[in-house]
Formats: sequence, structure tokens, C-alpha cells
Amino acid sequence: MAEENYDSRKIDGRSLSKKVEDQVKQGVDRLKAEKGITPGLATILVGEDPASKMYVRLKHKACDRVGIHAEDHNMPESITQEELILRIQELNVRKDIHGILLQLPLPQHLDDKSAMLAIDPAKDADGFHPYNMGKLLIGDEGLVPCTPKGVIRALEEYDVEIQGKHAVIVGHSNVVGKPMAAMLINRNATVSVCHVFTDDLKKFTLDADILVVGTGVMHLIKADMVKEGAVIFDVGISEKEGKVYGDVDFDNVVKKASLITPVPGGVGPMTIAILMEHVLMAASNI
Ligand SMILES: Nc1nc2c(c(=O)[nH]1)N[C@@H](CN(C=O)c1ccc(C(=O)N[C@@H](CCC(=O)O)C(=O)O)cc1)CN2
Repeated sequence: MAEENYDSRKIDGRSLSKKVEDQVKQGVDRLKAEKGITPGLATILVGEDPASKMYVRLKHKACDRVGIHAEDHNMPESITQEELILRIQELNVRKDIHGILLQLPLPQHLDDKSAMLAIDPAKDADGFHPYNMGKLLIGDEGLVPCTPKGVIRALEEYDVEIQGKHAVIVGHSNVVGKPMAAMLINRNATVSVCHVFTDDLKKFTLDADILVVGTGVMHLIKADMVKEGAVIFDVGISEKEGKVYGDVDFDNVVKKASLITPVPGGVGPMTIAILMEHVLMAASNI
């Protein structure tokens, strides 16, 4: 018997991100032509973590594609909290820099919360500043975390109904889980947030109409843990022997899902495209 082809169930993050980037590029061209403003992003990378270096490189390449000026602020692992905050303050007052991004995670001796707090909320391209997180909680979504916003954009593009659905999030990080919950609640989903201390994870995941998984635990979610027809977003990323894996056992889970993101090529590229959108928004003063 011929193997079934599940390609139509795959959410293609690469082509969705291209669509977003094309729109950003048009906006950037307009801003340059009408106001003489070139949007600028400064990325701050502390230390030499290879994955973080790669993500920053990907962000710079995206800036090149859409016409955003990108500046690399690589700082040695040994810097102090004061030096980091000083650099952020210098970028806050620069007229040519509209977005500031502090690549996470930071080395252990540095505190990401007070560093985030130092970023001008109007330049907070990642949407992690407590002011922007607070606005998100009250339903005012401006600069919000890029990965969950990418998930919402994909749900919209694929015409997935959110209102009244049971959305289950696995992982309660500040980068994905918590803001994802807020965005889904803002759209009237019934939301369950599971994490490492959740008893009987499967009980929740089996009931999910929309499942978002971001834990970094390779292939945590197996086919017997998901409902037939669920829409599944895999936000996890782990590396083993040079290969990249998600949190979802894609090859088996795809047989039950109605839509599912692969890793790579799913939510990752969308995260970067939304970041581009945010720099344009900040430069346009939206
Ligand atoms: N300041 C931030 N730090 C971190 C964020 C963030 O949004 N802001 N998220 C993650 C990492 N991340 C962005 O920084 C990120 C991760 C993965 C991808 C991506 O496109 N991945 C590719 C695969 C790449 C590979 O081969 O490994 C994909 O999924 O197709 C983009 C951004 C933590 N830190």
C-alpha cells in the first residue's frame, strides 16, 4: 500500500515568513521614500554561545533582505551588568536605532530582567519589556513577543478558529508560554498552561484543539498524546548529532494533526519575520 502523503497538513513557516517579510520590505521602502527614515535594529549578544550567534546571524540576514539597518553589538562574556545596561542606555538615545534586541539566554552572572527593564519600551523589538508584557495582558497588543505572535499570524493565515477552542500550551516561559497564553485569551480561547510540574500532561494535550509546545525536550509529544484533528505548533528546538529536532514527534503526530509546524521550517522563521515587522513598527512610531 502506498504511504500517505501528509504535506498538506504542514504549516510552511518559510513561505509564511517570506510573505511577512515582503510586506515589511514594502513598508520599509515607503518609510524611506516618504520620511527619509531607514529603520535600524541593534542586536546585543553577550558571549559566544554558538546557537545564539546563529540566531543573531539569521536576524541580520533578514534585516538585509527587508532593507533594515542592522548593527551587531557583541560583548564579551566577562562584562558586568552595569556595562550591559550602559550599552542599552546608549542605544536608547540613538535616533538611528529604532529596535534593540538582547539575545537570550544571557550568561549566568547577568540578570535579564533588569536588562530588559533598561530598554526603552518604544524600542523593545522583542516585546519582553514589562510595560509591553503588561499591555499584552490587558489586550493592547503592540510590541509583543515574536514567537507567540508568529503562532497567531499562522493561525490567522490558515483560517483556524480560536474563539471557544481549547488551547493547551506546554511550557510556561516568559519568551513563549506566558505571552502565548495572553494572546490566546485575548482571542477568547479557553487556555490551559502546562509545565514541568503538571500532573498527567497527556490528559491536557489529548483535549487540545490547539497545542503549542515550547519546552526544549526533544520529541516530548507523541502521537498517543494528541487529539485527532488538532492544530499543533512546535516551538521547541534541540540539537543532537548535528541535527535539529522539535518537541513534537512530527513523523507520527502528523498522522493525527489537521495542521502542524515542522522543525526546522516552522515557527523559527516566523519569529524572525515578526521581529522585522516590529522594527518597522517602532521606526514608524506605531
Ligand atoms: N532575544 C531573544 N532571544 C531568544 C528568542 C527571541 O525571540 N528573542 N527566541 C529563541 C531563539 N530564537 C531567536 O532568538 C530563534 C530560534 C530559532 C530560529 C529559527 O529560525 N530556527 C530555524 C532552525 C535553525 C537551525 O537550523 O537550528 C527553524 O526553526 O527553521 C529563529 C530564532 C531563544 N532566544
